[in-house]
Amino acid sequence: MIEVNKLSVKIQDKTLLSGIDFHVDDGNYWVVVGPNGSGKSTLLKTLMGILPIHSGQISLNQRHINQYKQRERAQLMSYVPQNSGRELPFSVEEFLKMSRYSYHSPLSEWSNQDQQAIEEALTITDTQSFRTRLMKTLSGGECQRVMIAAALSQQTPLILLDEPTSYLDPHHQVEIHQLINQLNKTHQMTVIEVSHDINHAAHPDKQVLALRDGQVLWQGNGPDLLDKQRLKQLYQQDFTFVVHPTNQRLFALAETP
Ligand SMILES: Nc1ncnc2c1ncn2[C@@H]1O[C@H](COP(=O)(O)OP(=O)(O)OP(=O)(O)O)[C@@H](O)[C@H]1O
Repeated sequence: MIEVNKLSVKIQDKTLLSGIDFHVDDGNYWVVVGPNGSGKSTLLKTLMGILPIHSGQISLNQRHINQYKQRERAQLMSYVPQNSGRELPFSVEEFLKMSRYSYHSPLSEWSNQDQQAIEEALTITDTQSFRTRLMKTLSGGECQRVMIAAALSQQTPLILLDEPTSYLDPHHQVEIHQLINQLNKTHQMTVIEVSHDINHAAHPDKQVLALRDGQVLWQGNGPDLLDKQRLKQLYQQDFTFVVHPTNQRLFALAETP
């Protein structure tokens, strides 16, 4: 579905990404990990066409990403950016309606299918009760769920999420991860998620792209991330490993001095 070859991204002579190679197959769930400032958000923004490619190439369904019109791209990829939404001068429902723009021409009318798409998105993110609220009045976690609802309203086969659970309480973190898993497993939605949660990334159903200093340090199957040397190299931090008492999976705990 996505093929990234020798990608490099520069802003004002500063290299943010270089030599990035990876490919995402239909139905994959990739988690992008790495220390602060390693280029994770830059990678998502470049995949979305928000930041320009300096060299190398990104193909989506075997077609260069720059050959897609904005509207075509919005029917294929949705994006949940980090920490955003509360600056928008709209109600939740107005915002969700806007996320359907790629299915409309200037003269087309709001359809039952459009309404159904936003109702489903409101239901599965448990945000129905916010529909008339202004975005700027939502809490951080409420806003994050609405941003996910907006992405789901787009009904795309691929979703990119930048730390989608960073503002959520433990209950909503679990719910949102269950939701993303379900979209991936049941609806075969392809997922690329940026996360700082290495135990989440290390799940057997996930693949991991580990970035450091704008380069790929390692990529592979989720569970293989939990390697002492690898994590030390990635985060300059020592970890201890424990076996989870109920599911027997390995978990990493950051060591404290
Ligand atoms: N528009 C910009 N101009 C200059 N530098 C930028 C710009 N955007 C990002 N950077 C820099 O590029 C590097 C990578 O940023 P990016 O946001 O991709 O990191 P990240 O891995 O997502 O970090 P975090 O985990 O802190 O969210 C950082 O050093 C950042 O300061």
